[in-house]
Amino acid sequence: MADEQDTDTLLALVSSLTHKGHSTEVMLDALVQAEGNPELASQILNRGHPGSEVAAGKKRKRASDLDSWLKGPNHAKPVSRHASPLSSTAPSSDPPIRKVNRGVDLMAVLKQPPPSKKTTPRKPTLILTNPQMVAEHTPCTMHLSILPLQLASKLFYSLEQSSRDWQRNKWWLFDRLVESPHRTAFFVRKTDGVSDDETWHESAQYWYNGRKTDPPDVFSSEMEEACEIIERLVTDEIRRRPYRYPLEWAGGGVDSTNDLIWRANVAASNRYEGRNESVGWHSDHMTYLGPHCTIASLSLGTRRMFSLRETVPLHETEIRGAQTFNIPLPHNSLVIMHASCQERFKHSVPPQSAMDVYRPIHPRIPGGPIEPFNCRINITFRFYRPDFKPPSIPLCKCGIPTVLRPDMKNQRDGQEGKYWWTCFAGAQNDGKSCGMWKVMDMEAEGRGPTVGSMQQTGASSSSSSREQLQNARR
Ligand SMILES: O=C(O)CCC(=O)C(=O)O
Ligand SMILES: [Fe+2]
Repeated sequence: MADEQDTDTLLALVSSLTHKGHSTEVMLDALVQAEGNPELASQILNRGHPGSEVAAGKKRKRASDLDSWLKGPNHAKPVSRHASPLSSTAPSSDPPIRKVNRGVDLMAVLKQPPPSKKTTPRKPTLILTNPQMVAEHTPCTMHLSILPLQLASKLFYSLEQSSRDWQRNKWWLFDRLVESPHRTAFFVRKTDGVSDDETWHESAQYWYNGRKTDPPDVFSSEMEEACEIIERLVTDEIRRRPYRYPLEWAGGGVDSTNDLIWRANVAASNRYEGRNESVGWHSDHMTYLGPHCTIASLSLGTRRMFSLRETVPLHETEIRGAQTFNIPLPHNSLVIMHASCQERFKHSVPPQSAMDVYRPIHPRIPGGPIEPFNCRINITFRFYRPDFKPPSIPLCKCGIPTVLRPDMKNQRDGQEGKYWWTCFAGAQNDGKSCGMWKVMDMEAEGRGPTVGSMQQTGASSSSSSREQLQNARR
């Protein structure tokens, strides 16, 4: 399920570390400067607190600093090395405070040496308006008008009705209980049609912040119908991909009668009301999905922007910067987040300044009026892997199942990256966590079969090579 904590967690962290309330925009700016480090961001903001010189979220007045410099030592004030808290230069962990006195060469002061850390210029956000652009720039594919129109309308109407009661996800952030800015629900499929192993029913009970819930609702008949269409489309797309990752699931379903290589057995759904409801930057937890999962997200209702941003690995940050891609998703469109998307990119549905009203082409009741809607409902169809079923998930010292996260900053072509089992208690346990952190070891933990293990045993005809992967990477 979604790791909704990333942006929201960072914001809440910054907020709890700063002396006074700052607007989200100001905190986000500080986080961008601090390259996502909440401690640094709070230092930047706290320097604007009484007793310091840099106004939080405001440009420092250069004139008064020069004035104090000209007035000499008695009037000198500590001046940050960084021109402004809004500058694109990331501060070091403890930004040096320097005093500038009369007698110092003015030019020497103004011509500060460039910061030692090279920063790559930020690339402008790109709007990907068609499937070709999405495939070219991201590890996703976009598919328009994918369900028969009548089915898309029926599914929208039934979910629009039931989602009015969906809950907002709640989790603990230190001493605060925070709530998702959208409503959410989880569904489980009655049977995958391939085997009678329904272990994902148990996994599905842990969808809510790793806490055991009552069994979730099962797919409605419309969801089932949509899911079957989506499975075939995803399977075709996976077949067309130039590369499959070694840790991808290669078990049940491969040789099934329909020759499906991708199946869904659960679905997470969100309702975004109006233009302000959103989901922050995150990559989806892999606890039950495993590494290199494929997730198919169906959009219904109003068109909203889906944003993707790559987490540039540390070894590449000096040569290239991250870029944000915005994909407008209309009613009845599907985005497939292919293998490696969760490892390399974060995604979000940001608040918007404007939004189109959605008018279905079919009335809710035959012959009735067509009402306008301002909500978007998305369904992410997912496959909970049998080799990641609940008894196999390590428990942390708090005694609850850990969460599997990719080491996004150290990915190497999506092959050599590590995955960590981390304590998730903080989200549900009054914000207290044991801080457990353990590297996942597929072999030692007895997981698989994977695409890689099948290739090793010659069970799969597809070949792999680093070269092939590098050509395939987008
Ligand atoms: O609404 C969307 O398109 C994205 C939802 C999402 O990221 C999630 O459920 O994990
Ligand atoms: Fe997500």
